[in-house]
Amino acid sequence: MKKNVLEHNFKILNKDRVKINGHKPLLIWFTGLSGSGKSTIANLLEQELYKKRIHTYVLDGDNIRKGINKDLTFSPEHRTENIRRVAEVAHLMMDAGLVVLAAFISPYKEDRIAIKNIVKEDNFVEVYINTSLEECERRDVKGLYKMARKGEIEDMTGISSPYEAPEHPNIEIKTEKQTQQQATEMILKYIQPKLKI
Ligand SMILES: Nc1ncnc2c1ncn2[C@@H]1O[C@H](COP(=O)(O)OS(=O)(=O)O)[C@@H](OP(=O)(O)O)[C@H]1O
Ligand SMILES: Nc1ncnc2c1ncn2[C@@H]1O[C@H](COP(=O)(O)OP(=O)(O)O)[C@@H](O)[C@H]1O
Repeated sequence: MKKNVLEHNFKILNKDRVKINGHKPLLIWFTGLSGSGKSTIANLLEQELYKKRIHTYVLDGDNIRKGINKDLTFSPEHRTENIRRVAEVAHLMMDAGLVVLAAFISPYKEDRIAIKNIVKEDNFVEVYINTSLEECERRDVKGLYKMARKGEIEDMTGISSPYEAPEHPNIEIKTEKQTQQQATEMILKYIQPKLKI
């Protein structure tokens, strides 16, 4: 705690919010290359959780890099800061009782370990969306790989910036072998016991 910053003793605690929500909070963290399928699977999973009346929120590039993190680039230092801030935001949302789905390339192992330290390992599920660079480049959802190959954008993950694959993710999805629906089912099965009060 910073000097002279004192915590107020609020009466409503996380356990009280958990009671009215009817489920525990959780952070489901999707990591993988651009175009691997993070947003697609997070979107499907959120719809399934919604049907089960689970309180969710998705954090991804759109609501983070256009807002709170619009000052950040794709340099290694800024990616680290991006992930740190997202982890802190997710932590607050979890304190509010939500199941947070975070979809970020998050290419550095150390940064992903730091997330675990912020939110506590028990509340953290790392989902590695393992799609080969060749396949991501073939999909090229946003045309970024083409631009990177032409040298029009720098620090492109997989081309001119590294991606450190997780060695022991909680869940690994291989989108070249599994459908989006199979991936969603697999994650649901894994997280359901963790949501029980
Ligand atoms: N240079 C470069 N490298 C990688 N990605 C780039 C780059 N420039 C723009 N984009 C777009 O930004 C999205 C990735 O942002 P993230 O916040 O997830 O990146 S990171 O976790 O900080 O590495 C990523 O979104 P996704 O495709 O959904 O992963 C891209 O659309
Ligand atoms: N099994 C699969 N799982 C997820 N996405 C898939 C799969 N097969 C094909 N795709 C396609 O790959 C693309 C992934 O894009 P997106 O979800 O935006 O990736 P990311 O968020 O990782 O950048 C989408 O066009 C999606 O339809």
